[in-house]
Amino acid sequence: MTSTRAGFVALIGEPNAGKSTLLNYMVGAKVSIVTHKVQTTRARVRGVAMEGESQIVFVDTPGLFRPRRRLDRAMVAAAWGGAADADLVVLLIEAHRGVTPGVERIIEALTERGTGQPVALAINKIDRVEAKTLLALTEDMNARFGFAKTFMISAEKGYGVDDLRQWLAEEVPKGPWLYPEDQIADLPMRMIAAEIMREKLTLRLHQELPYQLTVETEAWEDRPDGSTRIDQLIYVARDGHKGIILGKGGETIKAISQAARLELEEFLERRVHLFCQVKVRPNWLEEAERYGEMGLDFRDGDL
Ligand SMILES: Nc1nc2c(ncn2[C@@H]2O[C@H](COP(=O)(O)OP(=O)(O)OP(=O)(O)O)[C@@H](O)[C@H]2O)c(=O)[nH]1
Repeated sequence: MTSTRAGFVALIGEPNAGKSTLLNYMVGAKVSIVTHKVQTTRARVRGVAMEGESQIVFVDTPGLFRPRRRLDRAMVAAAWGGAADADLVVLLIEAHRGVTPGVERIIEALTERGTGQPVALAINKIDRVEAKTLLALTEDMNARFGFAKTFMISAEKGYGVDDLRQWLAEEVPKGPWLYPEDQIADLPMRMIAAEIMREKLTLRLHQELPYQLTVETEAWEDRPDGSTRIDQLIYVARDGHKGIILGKGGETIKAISQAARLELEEFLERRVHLFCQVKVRPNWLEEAERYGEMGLDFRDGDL
């Protein structure tokens, strides 16, 4: 008999609703910049929170915006895919903005999907409105959709967030933890390291190029001498891109990885040995496999 619980929670909402802020508060570590590497087939893991015997795994829903390109379309589908595969869904809205057209669209989509997993409503930024506005909004939202529960929170100030986390902990299914405890600590670090490298590449290179690359942290080793060895892979679409990243005599990649290393050292407060390799994966943007690794379902791009 196990008393542990574990499950996936999809946090959905319009851009700027406060998803990252809420996540940071609940996970208790800065993981908002995490955008890479995938731990489930459909959605990327953004953070893992422990509450008592429950493990709450937050999956990414990369904003519900208007799809432009193929990758964007796949990302929107993944946002819903993440929600579809999750055990629980939390819809985050902004108290002072109320029921915006964007919120209406999300409610429509939730309604269209028919009966699914429980959806909780979290009204965020309550510090910005008066109580009576809040009550009216709660009533209005609950008349529009059958939310399992409504929370009034301030992700920034932490109001109500513990209640939400507690509820999630009680609602995720019974079962063994999805991540061993020692991996939970490592996971955000690997992702943050990849994100820092990606940021340095973006800063240094032509605008269009960073969009077509992905960074993965392959290995992480905390050494007995107090330093850390990090191995990363940078995947690009074309040979030409590899050349641009490497630069003349490898100068560009050297400068980029030095910038990434310095930031990592500051972040980790320890010496870092950073090794990165650039690999060409022709048409990785179109490759189902790589979409899979990013947590995106390639077929969704054709929608
Ligand atoms: N006043 C107030 N501001 C908040 C609260 N929670 C978040 N914010 C602010 O709202 C803004 C957006 O927050 P984010 O957490 O970045 O929002 P997000 O939903 O992750 O946004 P995207 O990444 O664009 O999807 C930030 O400036 C936060 O500081 C809150 O409870 N009260």
